Amino acid sequence: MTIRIGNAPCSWGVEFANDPRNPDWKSVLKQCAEAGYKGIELGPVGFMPEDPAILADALAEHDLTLIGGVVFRAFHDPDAWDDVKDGAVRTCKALVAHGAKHLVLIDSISPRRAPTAGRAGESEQMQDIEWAPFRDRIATIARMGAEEYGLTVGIHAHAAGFMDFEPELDRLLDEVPEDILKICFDTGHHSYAGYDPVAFMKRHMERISYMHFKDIDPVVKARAIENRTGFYDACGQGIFCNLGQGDVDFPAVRQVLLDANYEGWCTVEQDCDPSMGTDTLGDARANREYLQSIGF
Ligand SMILES: O=C1C[C@@H](O)[C@H](O)[C@@H](O)C1=O
Repeated sequence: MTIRIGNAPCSWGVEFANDPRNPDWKSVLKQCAEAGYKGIELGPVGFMPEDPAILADALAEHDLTLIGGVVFRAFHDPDAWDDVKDGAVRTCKALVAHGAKHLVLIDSISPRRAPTAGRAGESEQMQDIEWAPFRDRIATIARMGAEEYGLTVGIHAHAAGFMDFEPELDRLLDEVPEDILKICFDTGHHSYAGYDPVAFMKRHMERISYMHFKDIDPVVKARAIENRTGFYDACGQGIFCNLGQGDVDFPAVRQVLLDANYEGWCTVEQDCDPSMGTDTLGDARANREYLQSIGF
């Protein structure tokens, strides 16, 4: 079985393409390779050059494969549809240009859901009249990615968006065909939401096409949920700790992957605040070493 380990620009604090606090894209590729990774995600489209020739040269220079990319936009907001489509089309084009396989769809943070991140029982639920077009927007982009661009598309739950807790994830998976929508499973967001990542993986392994490896510090998580801390503030407080130091059971995650003969990329993500002087190279190295130490 071949499992390959990559990393993503959010481990260098890159959440939005135009954030002036972002590190230089070339330094992200350089550090990613220096830390021992062979693959990297695109990050928010526009962070890395959209001219394929420029990015191809830089990926080759660092012996990195482009794994995939995320569309982290407001699927929940009908008024943001043009922005969602723009992000999705540009991401698809960038992925195809570099032979990347995975398109990851994430509903971005909504002020309606941010205060109840980690509080499934209290969170506002969409009524059917809002849910149906929300689901259809996700399905439309999934169909485009799968059928027009030949990508493997995965839904990714994310704290503080409208696709976060198990019941809404299960509902979406029931209502959108599997041939266009699979799962990009993020261990850290699943724990943040209050569920057991390993149990979910065991139930859904046949639909999981791609993995994000994120760990979460249970003490910081409990405080963030208690205080209703915003997602980016929680990142600044270190909610996403080095792999192996949080509450995700990575040896068990590995065993589920092995049992399912999972093949392909698992991407490390340790979201951080780009202005806090985090030792991103050190963290990336430590995460790679930890994964190696448990057999990855
Ligand atoms: O996949 C992801 C993309 C990031 O930009 C996002 O905020 C992060 O938490 C994540 O899981």
